[in-house]
Amino acid sequence: MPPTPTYQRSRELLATPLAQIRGVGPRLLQILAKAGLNTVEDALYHLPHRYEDRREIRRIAQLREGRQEVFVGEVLASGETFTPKARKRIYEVVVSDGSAQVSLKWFHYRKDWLKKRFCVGTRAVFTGEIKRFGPIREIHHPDSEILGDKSLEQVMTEDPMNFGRILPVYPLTEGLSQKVARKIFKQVVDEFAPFAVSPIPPHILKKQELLSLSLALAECHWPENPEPDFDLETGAGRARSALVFDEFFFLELGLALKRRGVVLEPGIAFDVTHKYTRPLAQMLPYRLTGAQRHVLGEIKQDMMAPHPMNRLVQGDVGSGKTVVALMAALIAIENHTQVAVIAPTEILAEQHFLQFHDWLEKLGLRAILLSGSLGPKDKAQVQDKIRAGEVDLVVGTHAVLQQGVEFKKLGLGIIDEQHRFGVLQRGILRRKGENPDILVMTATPIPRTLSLTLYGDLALSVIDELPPGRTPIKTRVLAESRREEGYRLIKKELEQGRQAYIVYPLVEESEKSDLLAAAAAAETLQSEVFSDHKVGLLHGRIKPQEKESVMKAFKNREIDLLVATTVIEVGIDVPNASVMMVEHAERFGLAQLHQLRGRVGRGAEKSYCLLVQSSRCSQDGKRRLQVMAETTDGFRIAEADLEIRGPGEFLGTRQAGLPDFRVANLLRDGRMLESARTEAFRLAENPEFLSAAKYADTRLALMDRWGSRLELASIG
Ligand SMILES: Nc1ncnc2c1ncn2[C@@H]1O[C@H](COP(=O)(O)OP(=O)(O)OP(=O)(O)O)[C@@H](O)[C@H]1O
Repeated sequence: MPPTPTYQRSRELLATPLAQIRGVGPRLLQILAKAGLNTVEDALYHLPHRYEDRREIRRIAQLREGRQEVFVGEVLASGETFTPKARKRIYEVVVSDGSAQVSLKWFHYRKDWLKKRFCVGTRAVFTGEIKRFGPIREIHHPDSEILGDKSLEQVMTEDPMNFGRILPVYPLTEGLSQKVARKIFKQVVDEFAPFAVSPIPPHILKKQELLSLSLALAECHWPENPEPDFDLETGAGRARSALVFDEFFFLELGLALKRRGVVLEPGIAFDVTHKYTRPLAQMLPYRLTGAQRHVLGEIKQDMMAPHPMNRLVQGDVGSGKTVVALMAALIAIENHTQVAVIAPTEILAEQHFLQFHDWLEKLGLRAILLSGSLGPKDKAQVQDKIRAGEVDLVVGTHAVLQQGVEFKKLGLGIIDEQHRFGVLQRGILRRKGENPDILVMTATPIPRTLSLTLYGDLALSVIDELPPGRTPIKTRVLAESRREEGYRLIKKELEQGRQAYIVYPLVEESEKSDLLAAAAAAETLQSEVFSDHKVGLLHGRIKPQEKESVMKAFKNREIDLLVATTVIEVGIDVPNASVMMVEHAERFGLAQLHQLRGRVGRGAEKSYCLLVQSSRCSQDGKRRLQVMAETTDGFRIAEADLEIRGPGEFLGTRQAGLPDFRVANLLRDGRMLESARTEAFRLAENPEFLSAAKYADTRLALMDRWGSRLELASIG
């Protein structure tokens, strides 16, 4: 065993180019580079995506259905066949070992390659999941290794690396067989894994009972001592846990320092004078819920502190976030500072503006909308007013973040997030003032694992209670053929003086035809189905002024049925609306459907959500709609969404600033994330951490992983 190197030395060694590895020639190098593997470290972290258990080789007669099994057999027949039923060509190879036969099938294949590989009489080791169709057992797309003339015993003694053990299966890149991949990675692991040093402080490694990094890497590639419950599909076990912890720990440590960095900077210590908040509370037609008061209390604490607030408020649809944001805004205004409210879409900005403007006007205060569609002259005028401090509150989209928008004194930035901004935008907003307070609001519940990674640098408040008197929304999935039933329900509601929405999907690629579909539908609905009622149309391409007047008309009940594309997804608040019908519901994500559904059920009346499922709906789509019918709990829906679609799709990955993980999986490793976070935050709070020599390696590793994104100058 070589002596353990320092972290510094370990970094240098792991940066060794793969070109320097014995046996890696130019062709192989090219294949590896194509898969993003250039250094030893890249290879060490290129982990198997599953494993094959070759400790036991079974007779074909004993193969168990539904299991991944390994067996040896000889090819009896090999050729292409045609299945008239599926109207597809398949390649079939029949294999026997004397005890029984099994049929191997390929549905996508290169015929020449298979034909050459599996001639009659060829002997090979096969692996795959055993399926049974009546009396016939078969395997689809099995893995295989040709034995040649040798007996199995011979091969096993000659090639102990590939038999009698659990073998890694690597995510393959074209041109690289498993056998070669195993050889290369084994070589890299044998040579370099012993030099991998974890920069996590030893007391944490010990407390968490983690394997050393070098052992963890070696075990992940070549499980020598797998636990009895070692998972062949995921590799979950102690070795993988150590790597996951490592990855989460440095992510959370960065977030902890970011949070601390912001928190330690001087900010504005606001006074809560009640000058405007008290009159507002008296004017409100309701009392704040316990949850609203609690969250407002947390916000006040932050605002009064002499450091900037950096807080995320999460609240399910309709939980009453707006009034909480309004109260926070009033505190900032009471202290003679300005407030910026940033919304993800124009229509939502307009909606927020109307709400804020109404209340502010009653209090003698001034709100302004910085719309993206203003002409240059009007825009300049609005900007002048903001600069001169003639307005107290500015609402807009990311236009507010652009150059040229300068505040006289920005005290509070409120970001209505909807996952569409990111860490970067928070930074820009912060620089529009001298460390103003930042309040991020999000309606779509985010599973905890995601909020800990995406918003890990923010303090979290949750409005976990709906205003009283709401009746749960009744949700039904309707087949296209039963749309008429939906219309009947809508009619019934309209006749009772309620209002309704019918929403059409809008997909960027087919935006034009989608818009046409919505517009045409509005016309037909007006003339043929709802001729006794007033139908309105709203979509993103309508001019802002017209949009505003349609929205106003709907609010004032001059429009009964609003046909819309997803522009109404967020934030629209018309409590009298009691039915939401969603066409092609399967084309929406779950979070989006939840938002849409949240547009009804905002008053005390019973509300309905009708999800029209088209006949071509996929299984996944059906599952999603079922979840919607089963629950109205935003957090459960978010978890299900994350499970069905995975984190990338859930948030639109990069745009959301979600970190790329090499090993960790947010769905499976939630518990590990919690413990890594606890340890990381504890370390970040330790005053010694930023200076003591004993943490130098940990600091260096942190800089390696985060680079400039950490925006902390004082680390070294
Ligand atoms: N404490 C309360 N009691 C009764 N009604 C309330 C209370 N707080 C807010 N409301 C009302 O509930 C409705 C929803 O509030 P708001 O628009 O703030 O929700 P939200 O959390 O922003 O939801 P969304 O994210 O869906 O827009 C509004 O009509 C608002 O007037």
